[in-house]
Amino acid sequence: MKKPPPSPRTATPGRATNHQNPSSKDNSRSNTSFSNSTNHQRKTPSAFSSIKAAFSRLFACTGSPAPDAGQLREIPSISVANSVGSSTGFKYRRDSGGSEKAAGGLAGKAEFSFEEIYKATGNFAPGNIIGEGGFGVVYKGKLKDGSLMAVKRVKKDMYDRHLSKEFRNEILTLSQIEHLNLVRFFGYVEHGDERIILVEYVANGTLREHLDGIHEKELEIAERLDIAIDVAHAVTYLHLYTDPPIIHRDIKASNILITDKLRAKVADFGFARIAVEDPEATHISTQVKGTAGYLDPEYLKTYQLTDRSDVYSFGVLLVELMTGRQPIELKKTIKERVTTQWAMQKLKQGEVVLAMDPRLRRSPASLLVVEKVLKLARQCLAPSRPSRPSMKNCAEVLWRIRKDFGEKCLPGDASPSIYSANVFEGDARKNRHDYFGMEDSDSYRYRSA
Ligand SMILES: Nc1ncnc2c1ncn2[C@@H]1O[C@H](COP(=O)(O)OP(=O)(O)OP(=O)(O)O)[C@@H](O)[C@H]1O
Repeated sequence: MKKPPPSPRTATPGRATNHQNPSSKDNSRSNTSFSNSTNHQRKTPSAFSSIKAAFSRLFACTGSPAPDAGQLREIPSISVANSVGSSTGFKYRRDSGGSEKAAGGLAGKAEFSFEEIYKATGNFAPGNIIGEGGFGVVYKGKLKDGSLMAVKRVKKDMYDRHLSKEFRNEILTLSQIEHLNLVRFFGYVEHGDERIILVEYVANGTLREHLDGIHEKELEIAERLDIAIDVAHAVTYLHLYTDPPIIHRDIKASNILITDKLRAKVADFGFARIAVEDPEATHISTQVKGTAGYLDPEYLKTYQLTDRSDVYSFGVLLVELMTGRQPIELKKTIKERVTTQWAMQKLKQGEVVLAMDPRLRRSPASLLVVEKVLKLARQCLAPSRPSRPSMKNCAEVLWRIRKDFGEKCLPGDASPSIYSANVFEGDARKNRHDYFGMEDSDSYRYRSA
């Protein structure tokens, strides 16, 4: 396995790098975690030792129960993002320039007390709950100046048992990164058995919800392409532009948050791990973690994690985006249960139209996009890692697909049309000609090579 190229820029631990890809415009169902062996083959990076030590001290502070709001001003806490000593009240770095209103107000640097976090969430009022994941409950928080943030309150019992490492992991990772397509880390607070992470609030739900049709508007093919590109940018950034590189480890549709402008931000770095920092190392061996249906089979076999494991998960995500299906569809027949296998079969048989999400408008141009994206997915899903493209290559291929689509798509592609009618699978091949009024041609190939 080829090791990732050296980072062209260095992120100082505790400070986020600011890299935006110039092409960025916006400026059943299994959910199983795996846990097997732990065998770190890499050295602890010296650059991280000080911040790690700070975290160790920080996490050593335990024991006292959660405070009353009135006592909170007295709580010593720490600014993770600034990585400086503790102070009274909660201090965190707030970054400027968010395209979303939610983040827009968080400019400069400010100090907040724990009490303010309580206030921001209405004392963790159930009405402010926006979700729940493996780590705990997520609240929407509104600061006095109207800025919004997502407040992740880590489950106490989970923390007490074995998640402290995971939790530290998430914080370490989040504190280093800054990219338009990655959910921003605003800060962290801990006291007694409370562990809270503050991140950018992303207003429009998860990609999975959008693909499930929970939101008002269906995602069109162009929007899905943009989302795929945003994710590719975010993960390219993690692989190439953070130092040391970061492997996300849990790329999946429910970890992709969608903005009001229907652009994507990759979230949930709880499983992320600082990747290869030893120039001689080509992978790290670690606990097998992630979500069923997205896991690189080689990672499952060997416990060896590389950036190409993310590429595999990204391949699954591309299939999800094009088909609308979950990676594992327990209610489907055996043949269709594993969506990637089913979709790749359709691609091979030249029946891409059958794999295309029935919610998508059918047009020659949109069908061609589905075919090209599935072909890219096929490369990402290659069993052998060296055969998989890098995430940067994926982004480049997707740019070309988007460009071609922009040139080929007709006005009808962007407006309601008869093509929006659902295709019943059994009739799809026949209907294809009714929809397009033509046979397969060189310009619009339905059969894969
Ligand atoms: N930054 C955020 N902005 C808005 N909503 C969020 C944010 N982070 C999380 N959520 C909401 O909270 C839910 C739970 O998120 P969380 O990251 O804790 O877990 P998850 O990713 O869904 O599950 P898992 O723990 O298995 O990865 C998400 O599905 C989403 O609806």
